[in-house]
Amino acid sequence: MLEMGKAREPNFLVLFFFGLILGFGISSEGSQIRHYKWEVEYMFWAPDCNENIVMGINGQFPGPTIRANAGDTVVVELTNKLHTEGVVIHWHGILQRGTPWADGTASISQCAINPGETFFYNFTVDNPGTFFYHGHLGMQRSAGLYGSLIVDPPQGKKEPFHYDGEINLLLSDWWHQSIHKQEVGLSSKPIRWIGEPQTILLNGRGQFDCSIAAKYDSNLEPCKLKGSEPCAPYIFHVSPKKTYRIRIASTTALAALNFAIGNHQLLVVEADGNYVQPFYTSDIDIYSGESYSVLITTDQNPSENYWVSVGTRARHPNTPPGLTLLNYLPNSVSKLPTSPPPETPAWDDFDRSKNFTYRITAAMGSPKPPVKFNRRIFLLNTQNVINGYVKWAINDVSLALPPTPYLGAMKYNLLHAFDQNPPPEVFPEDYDIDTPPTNEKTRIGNGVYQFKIGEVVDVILQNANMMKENLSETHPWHLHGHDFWVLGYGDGKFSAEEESSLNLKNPPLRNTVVIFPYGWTAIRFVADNPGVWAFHCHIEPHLHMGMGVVFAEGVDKVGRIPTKALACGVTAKSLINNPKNP
Ligand SMILES: O=C1O[C@H]([C@@H](O)CO)C(O)=C1O
Repeated sequence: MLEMGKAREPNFLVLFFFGLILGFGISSEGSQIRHYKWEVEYMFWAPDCNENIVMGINGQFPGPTIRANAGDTVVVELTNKLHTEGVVIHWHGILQRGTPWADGTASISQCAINPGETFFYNFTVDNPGTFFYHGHLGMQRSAGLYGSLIVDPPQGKKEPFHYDGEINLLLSDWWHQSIHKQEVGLSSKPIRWIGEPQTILLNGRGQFDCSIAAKYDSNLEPCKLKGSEPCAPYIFHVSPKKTYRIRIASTTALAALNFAIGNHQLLVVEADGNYVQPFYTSDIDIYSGESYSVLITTDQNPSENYWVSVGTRARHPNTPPGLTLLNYLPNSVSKLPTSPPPETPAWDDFDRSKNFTYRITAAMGSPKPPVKFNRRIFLLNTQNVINGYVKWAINDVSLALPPTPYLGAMKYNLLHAFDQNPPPEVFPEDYDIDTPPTNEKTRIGNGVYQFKIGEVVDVILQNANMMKENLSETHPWHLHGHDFWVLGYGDGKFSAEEESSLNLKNPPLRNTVVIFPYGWTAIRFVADNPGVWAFHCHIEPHLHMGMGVVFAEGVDKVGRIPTKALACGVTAKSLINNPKNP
């Protein structure tokens, strides 16, 4: 029988039948099928030592780690055990070539899976890298529906850098208020903003009301932890004189984080599943939706342990840093470092943040962008008030997803499923990004930006002042179904003069990119992946308030979409198979 949550060796007879049932063949030579059987449910858990409910998978929080080799097929047989909510899971950073229906975006790639139903996610993992997965319906990611997805190079191939050991770190932020209360607050008049998170979680573990670093600060309450509690820190155990790869991914709902290890330099080698030109840094900023790999060398005094500190930046902080220890074996973990945890750089030192972000370039030999674009769209993000509700809008359209998923609606030409007028590709040239928006034309919408297959698309993301005077926030934008080249960033409004400053030489390939306050970010991608793809701010409440757009390309080239992605239940299946006589 299948073992819950674990990858198993392929059994060819079973695979053959799976192939028949699911319409996929036995993997080509060397690659494997990684089969997981998951149940999603709410469960009592104390991620930060305070009991609450979290969305767990197979009784675990965070969910089980998926580990595969590039070229493998991942099959996740997902059963929704929630009592009254649908669910979907998005495989963040996986391109879903040929399987756009497996992207796990409710209302875009599939119907939400109803309670009691099982959906088969079946996709290939193309590229090695550090990825993760998470819920993509309402604010279920904030409820704890996430886990790691690590792709190793194809079997027999090596990473382009050496390391002796690996540590995997999934970062998240945690609120004590339920997501239901948060969602209602965001859609109330007046808005009840969710505020800053109570706790930063490292691999689902944090400490509220106490600190493991209380010994340096008499205002802090020391934690009394045995080590076996769900909120006890996840310790990084290392041996001296070795090199470790630390994989760091952020699935935060809101927080922009900064990661540092006392006394240790970080060599950045990977970002969002792409190799970067290695560079040393004392700390990294990591925004929601991003991932990095850093190498560290354990060359410090071997009789000490060192702090791992994850603090918040970019927003006025109200959350203590998440902490754990880099434990040099065989030292006891109870031996605390001689000095306090590294201090997180000032939250509003945006020059420092830009300095870090601008240093990221593609590793030598990485694919280069096409030198010319076919189409360039400008996306201005503004915070707005629509009928008294606070929303976010892109070019004056605040995204409200339709009940019918776009992918099926577009494939079958169901024109009434969503607004057939494409949203605006530009914003008024004289728009003043330094003052609060006027809101005259802002509306709710669900139109789609449609690209020709193979089109080279530039997107210029333009930030602006929000409703409050003198305030513009940082937003990490995530694109589904593609990696894009980050051609450049700048302050103020993008103008034609910036063209020559764009980097076509070694721009990093990523799936998430940040847009700084009052600034712009330019990206380029090739619309060569038939499907319908979300492009949105990865801050969960911001997407919930409309901060996203929908891209589509070559939907006529999409193969058979599984019935369950188009509609639900047995009635849907029989109506689809035999519409006249179900
Ligand atoms: O979208 C947001 O809303 C709040 C605030 O602007 C309204 O209360 C905030 O900080 C956001 O990022």
